[in-house]
Amino acid sequence: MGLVDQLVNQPHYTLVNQPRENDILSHKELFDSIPEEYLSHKEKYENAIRKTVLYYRLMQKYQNYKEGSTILDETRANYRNLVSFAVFKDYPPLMLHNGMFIPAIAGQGTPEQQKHWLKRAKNMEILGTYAQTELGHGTFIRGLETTAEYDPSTEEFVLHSPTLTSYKWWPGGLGHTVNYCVVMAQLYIRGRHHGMQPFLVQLRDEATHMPLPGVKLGEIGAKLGLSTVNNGFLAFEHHRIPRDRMLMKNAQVLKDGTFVAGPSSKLAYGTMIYVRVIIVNGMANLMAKAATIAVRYSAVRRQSQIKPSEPECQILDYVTQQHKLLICIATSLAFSTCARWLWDVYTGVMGQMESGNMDHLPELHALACSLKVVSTMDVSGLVERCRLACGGHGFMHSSNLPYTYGLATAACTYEGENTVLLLQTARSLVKAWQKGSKGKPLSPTEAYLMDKSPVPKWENTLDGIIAGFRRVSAGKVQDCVSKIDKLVKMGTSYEDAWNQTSVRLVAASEAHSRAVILATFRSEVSRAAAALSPPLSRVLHQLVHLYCVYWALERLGDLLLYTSIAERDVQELQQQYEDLLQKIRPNAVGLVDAFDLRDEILNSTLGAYDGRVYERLMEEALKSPLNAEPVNQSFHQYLKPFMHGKL
Ligand SMILES: CCCCCCCCC/C=C/C(=O)SCCNC(=O)CCNC(=O)[C@H](O)C(C)(C)COP(=O)(O)OP(=O)(O)OC[C@H]1O[C@@H](n2cnc3c(N)ncnc32)[C@H](O)[C@@H]1OP(=O)(O)O
Ligand SMILES: Cc1cc2nc3c(=O)[nH]c(=O)nc-3n(C[C@H](O)[C@H](O)[C@H](O)COP(=O)(O)OP(=O)(O)OC[C@H]3O[C@@H](n4cnc5c(N)ncnc54)[C@H](O)[C@@H]3O)c2cc1C
Repeated sequence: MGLVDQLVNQPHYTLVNQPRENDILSHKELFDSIPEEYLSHKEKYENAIRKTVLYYRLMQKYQNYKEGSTILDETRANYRNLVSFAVFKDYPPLMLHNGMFIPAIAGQGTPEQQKHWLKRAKNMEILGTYAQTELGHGTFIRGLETTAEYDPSTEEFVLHSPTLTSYKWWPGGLGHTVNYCVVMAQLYIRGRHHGMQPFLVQLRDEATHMPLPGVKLGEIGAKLGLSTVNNGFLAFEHHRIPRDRMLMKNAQVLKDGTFVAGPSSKLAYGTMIYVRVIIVNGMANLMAKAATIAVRYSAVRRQSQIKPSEPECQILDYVTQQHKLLICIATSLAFSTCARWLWDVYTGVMGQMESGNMDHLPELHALACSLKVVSTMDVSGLVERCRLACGGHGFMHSSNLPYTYGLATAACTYEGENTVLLLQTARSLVKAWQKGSKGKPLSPTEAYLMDKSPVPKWENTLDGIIAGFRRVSAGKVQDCVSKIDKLVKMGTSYEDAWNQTSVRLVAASEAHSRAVILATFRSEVSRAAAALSPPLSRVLHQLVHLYCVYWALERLGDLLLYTSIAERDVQELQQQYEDLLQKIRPNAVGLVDAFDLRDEILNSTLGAYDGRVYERLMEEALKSPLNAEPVNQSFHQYLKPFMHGKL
């Protein structure tokens, strides 16, 4: 069990008989004879489907969930299942089936609807996705155009895409893979609008897989990454579905067309919260993968000399390389720790909501937004840093760093574009500030905003740094509130004042997120480390220390503005940081080995456990179809006539 799991694994998340990696990875037919980079767009998809079917059969065979685990535990576990990285460098075409289709039914369906549809979905009798985004709208959900008009005379909904911009656009698996879908559409009854509601819609005939009448489907084309996810488009032409296909856990439509509103219109957005929570853990996995590849390669690669009299050194001995990479190890640990903490918050709030208590939903939404943003932003930046730290070989697909970057950077956009989500958290912070200023109690993660004590003397300790980030966040929020108030007093509308302050609001939101992450990482490691051996506990505390000092140095401007940190403190922090690099360097390879990622999962010429980098690079190069013959036909067809002036 890897370091991450040792540190923060909680029994009720552990899968009984977690898919035994050896069993699954022993099925060699799961793996590509030639690298998929050399397949066509269409072949890549077809190959991904071939592997998907094999992979899911094996998962069903070996995966046996612990009694009492919920469907959300199970789908989340699927995302923790790293074995899929061995089979798919990009995510599989059924990523959305587990990632959103099943969770949407679980979160939005009535018990009867869950009973019927979850069984079929879990058994892969039907395959689905989640279609919300349209060609014309992704962020502004209330602006989505797909309509669902209720017809009480037939007790049906009529789904329609009135414009080109209303075409559903992006959903994974939608192009050619799934035959069902949860569609988010604007509900109308007798001309009256009742907001966005989820509808479970059959798209293709279950026997022939042909699109049903009134359903137009296709694939949206080549992308930066996720080339086998089969993102597609969908349009309805007055397509009728039975009334019981609206997922009615929250809001209902009765036979006669009476609309029964749910406790909150925002509950229809619930699937997005779930996925944002999942993404944090997914980012930790991607960071562990990239860090393992880059650190191991940096231990194998020798280049130049530190002293002329000595042989070429491991590039990991360059302090600049340690600066680039050791934070990556700490970051993976920070986000896997925070992901499990956030999952506990999520399941707690879901439990309260089952009994009608919605009080903590806004805080959960704000936390899910901020951790989704910071984990995707940091990890996509650091995966790219890992690639750059490996020189030219990092640029090879066979290193698996470019693919890993594609997976990480996509998450900065999907499930809520990062700026938009930071503004959502900012909305919660400003409301908390206004609430706290009236003496009302704040949620646990926002309570520090009301700390009105004088700014203390700066301390170069973990407590001092975490307190400093809280001061920065509170100071930024206060500045935003003051600017907005000032603009409104000058006659600006609140909305315009908000927009004019939005750059600062995004910064305040990020500062809050970092304060939450530092504090959570530190407290969770302290809690878990008590049960670990002293040497391991020491190394983990060094990683927490490195992470906190790194971010203090990265955000010095803010600390200088809002805390009493002085020049001498900064010099000392920089020295602390460099000392920590030196302390952690001897354990760097051991730490990434402790992520426990097998070679098949790393899928990388640079990161393999045996360190045979050059042999693997050559083996992969020889798989290029171009190397099948010494002279390519284009020489005779084009080059030769050209060079002889005949073309
Ligand atoms: C690696 C592993 C791979 C895991 C697998 C991952 C696969 C992922 C594939 C990708 C799938 C997708 O992208 S699916 C599509 C994802 N799309 C999005 O995320 C769209 C992002 N946009 C939005 O969420 C919305 O438009 C948002 C920005 C919040 C604005 O919505 P509205 O205009 O309706 O709301 P506003 O007018 O701003 O008012 C906001 C109020 O609503 C509340 N609110 C807003 N969203 C809420 C929510 N989800 N739950 C609760 N409450 C919410 C706020 O707290 C505010 O409350 P008050 O302050 O009290 O009023
Ligand atoms: C790989 C991938 C997979 C996806 N899978 C799915 C899926 O399975 N199902 C699904 O429904 N969707 C999916 N999406 C769509 C995704 O949810 C949207 O791309 C995302 O919500 C952003 O919406 P948009 O692309 O329309 O950008 P827009 O909303 O048009 O935003 C464009 C830019 O405008 C700015 N902006 C927009 N609104 C604001 C604002 N309020 N304040 C400040 N700036 C703003 C931001 O800079 C933003 O980047 C996927 C997207 C990707 C990239």
